[in-house]
Amino acid sequence: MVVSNFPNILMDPELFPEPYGFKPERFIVDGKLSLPDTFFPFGISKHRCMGDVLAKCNMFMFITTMLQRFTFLPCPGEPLPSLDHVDGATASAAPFNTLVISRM
Ligand code: HEM
Repeated sequence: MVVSNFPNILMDPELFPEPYGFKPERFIVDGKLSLPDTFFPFGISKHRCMGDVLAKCNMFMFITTMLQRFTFLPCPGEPLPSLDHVDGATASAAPFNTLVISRM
């Protein structure tokens, strides 16, 4: 079985300068969304993800709901979460603590 190394491609600083920076403007050209050919988090070609639309809808609903209802802050006295990831079938964030405050 061949498994592509998506995290290394998508975090390649030659393709995406400052890959760990939150820079939505990297995907905006002349005020419009513009995704380069090297951006393919859902794969390419025959085996491209079948669940991309469902995944994006779920992530939008989950993240917006969480941000509407809670404020997320660093834990006092603790360093910011590491940018390391845990390898797996899909990469995930390394475990970290956060202070969650209800906004309701
Ligand atoms: C953020 C969430 C997701 C990401 C980042 C993701 C990413 C990917 C990637 C990169 C591939 C291609 C793997 C390859 O090249 O061999 C893939 C394939 C696939 N994904 Fe997803 N996926 C996500 C969510 C989902 C969901 C929610 C479903 C189904 C409900 C799904 C179903 C599939 C299937 C069936 C394939 C295999 C397609 C094939 O081999 O023909 N994925 N996904």
